[in-house]
Amino acid sequence: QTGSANTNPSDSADDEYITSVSIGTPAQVLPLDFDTGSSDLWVFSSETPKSSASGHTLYSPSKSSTAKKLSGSTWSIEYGDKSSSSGDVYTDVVTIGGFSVKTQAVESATKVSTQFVQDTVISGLVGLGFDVGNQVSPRPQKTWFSNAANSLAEPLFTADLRHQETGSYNFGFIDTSLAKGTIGYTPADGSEGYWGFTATGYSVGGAKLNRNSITGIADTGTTLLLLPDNIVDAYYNNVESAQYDDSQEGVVFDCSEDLPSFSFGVGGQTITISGDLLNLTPIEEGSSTCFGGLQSSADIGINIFGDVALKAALVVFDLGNERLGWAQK
Ligand SMILES: CC[C@H](C)[C@H](NC(=O)C[C@H](O)[C@H](CC1CCCCC1)NC(=O)CCNC(=O)[C@H](Cc1ccccc1)NC(=O)N1CCC(N)CC1)C(=O)NCc1cnc(C)nc1N
Repeated sequence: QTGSANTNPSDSADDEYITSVSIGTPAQVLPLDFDTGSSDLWVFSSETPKSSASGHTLYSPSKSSTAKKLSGSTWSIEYGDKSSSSGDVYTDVVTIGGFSVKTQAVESATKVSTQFVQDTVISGLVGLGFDVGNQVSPRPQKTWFSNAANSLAEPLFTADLRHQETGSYNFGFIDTSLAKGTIGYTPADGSEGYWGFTATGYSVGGAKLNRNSITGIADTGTTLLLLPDNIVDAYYNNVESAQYDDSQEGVVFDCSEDLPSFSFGVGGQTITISGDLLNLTPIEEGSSTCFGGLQSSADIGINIFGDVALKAALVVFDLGNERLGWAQK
């Protein structure tokens, strides 16, 4: 058995990617953000305060004949960008890309932070990280993918995120036609809940890869490519108008500049992110100053290969073999 779901950028900056998910009987369809950087499936619901819920699609467990309260269970989560949410837990059938998990923990939000209230394009997250990262207590719950893995043809899923076009999350199979290059595999470290891995080196503008390794996470829930200052500086030294903008909290440059590409080595392959993908968006509508897709990870404490990097590749999240595969697109 397999599953295949389309995913779409939420806005012109590819800030996040939206995938439709069916929950309950009859199906209630919600737009959710698939996040390999966390491990909770949570949704806006009939239990979310009305003032916070307006503009969002809601899950109503009372309208689902297959919903069951997981009594005594609660959840609370804080994300790297300081957003947060919390609530109680139901189990219900959750179908993604045609594949159904009958008894999936669906975490219902009774509280959401301002960022989620304002981000009306999504009604929650599907965590695709390792189960150890799940925040339900007293008994942590499994992710949708973890519940599905044993019934899928292969215990893996792929992410094919695209710039301003429809991409896909495929479960249980690898569609190699989505990639140009060979898939290079490298061990994945799931001990923190993330999909951790080590890139073997990097280069700017098509130069030969150096051998400075970079340890980080493959995170579909993070917009940017977040790397150490020395790498960020080496990149932007090639961008004449680049400067740090305090209000934007990042490096900006003239939108008219041709940006160099950025490459990293992984699993014996080289993944090259084109200059175009590294120009995220004008800092404001119509501005000629643009915000960089590569920014510093210095104040986070972890390097994050977010959507800017993932867009350049077909990425295989292989739970069965505890490895990550990367192929140039
Ligand atoms: C098992 C992991 C755990 C659940 C949790 N995981 C994460 O935080 C990583 C995860 O991938 C989360 C998933 C996000 C959460 C917000 C909603 C969208 C998904 N990623 C992040 O927090 C990375 C930083 N955030 C982002 O990358 C958000 C994502 C977003 C996009 C559009 C609209 C709203 C949000 N976007 C931006 O920051 N930008 C987009 C806009 C651009 N102009 C600036 C950059 C964690 O590490 N928590 C511990 C933790 C707690 N507190 C802090 C401060 N840091 C922490 N790491």
